[in-house]
Amino acid sequence: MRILANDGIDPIGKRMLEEAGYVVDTETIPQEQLASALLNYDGITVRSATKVRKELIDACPNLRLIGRGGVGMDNIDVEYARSKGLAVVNTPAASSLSVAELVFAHLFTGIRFLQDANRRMPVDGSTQFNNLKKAYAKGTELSGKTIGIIGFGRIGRETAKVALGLGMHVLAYDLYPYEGHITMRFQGDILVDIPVQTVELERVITESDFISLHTPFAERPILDAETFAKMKRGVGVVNCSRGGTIDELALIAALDSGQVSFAGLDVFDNEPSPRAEILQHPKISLTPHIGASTNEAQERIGSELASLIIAHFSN
Ligand SMILES: O=C(O)[C@H](O)COP(=O)(O)O
Repeated sequence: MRILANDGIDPIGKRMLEEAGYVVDTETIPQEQLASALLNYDGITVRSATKVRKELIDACPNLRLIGRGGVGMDNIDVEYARSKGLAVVNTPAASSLSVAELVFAHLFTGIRFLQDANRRMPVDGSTQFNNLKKAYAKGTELSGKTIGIIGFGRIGRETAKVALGLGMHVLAYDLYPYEGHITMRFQGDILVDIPVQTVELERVITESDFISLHTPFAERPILDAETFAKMKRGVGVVNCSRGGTIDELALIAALDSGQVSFAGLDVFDNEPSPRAEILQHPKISLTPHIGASTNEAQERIGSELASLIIAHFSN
């Protein structure tokens, strides 16, 4: 049994597969050469870089499984693959905490202007130091503020936990309303249930001091000029979900007018080549789609993916 891990797989997952008798290749084959290369494989695993579209599936009749090491499957024609008898598996829970923590990396960056300070701190002790000190004099705290979470699935809930731990108020929205609790863990083994319930999207948009997106890829933006106009003036916006969920041009206009005070973006319209106005904007904190890129998340993803593959082929 041969598996091509085209976007890599954590060594733990690779070892699990090899111990179960699989041959695992981790060399990245360019997209345009995949159709011929995959003739020699029973399965392929990908992250978000490799696309597994209908044409590729049609060109690879030997392929029996597509594994997504991660959550979003917008780079895979899932329904088509399944209609052709392929198994398609992913690891929807393994990276939630890492993504949630990245949201707060962006939030802490935005409220204290770190994205701009990191670009502009002088190397020569010039007056620029004091000028920047003045420019960044109006930082804010997260504690006591309201975070709006749009999309209250696994990652949204993990984000809520971090927010609650920081003393924030949480307003959450999901297409599927939720009323229940989330369990917070303190000091290793102290568990506390916090009641939560989702509210109308309008409330999240209009009452939040910070808004974080946690939805799958959407054909149309969720945050656009109209929604930015309804937000509290000076709101901070973070997107660690998918490019396309924010209208980037409307975001730039809202940043320039002061309606949005800062944005933290891990995902972009045109990955891997985001537009220059986004990359150069002084009010945007940037990361290159690394929400799941922690050692811990990748270990969990790798081992879960290996287990799913082994379970599938042993049935
Ligand atoms: O959907 C996901 O799991 C995240 O966007 C991570 O994508 P990546 O595996 O390409 O880092």
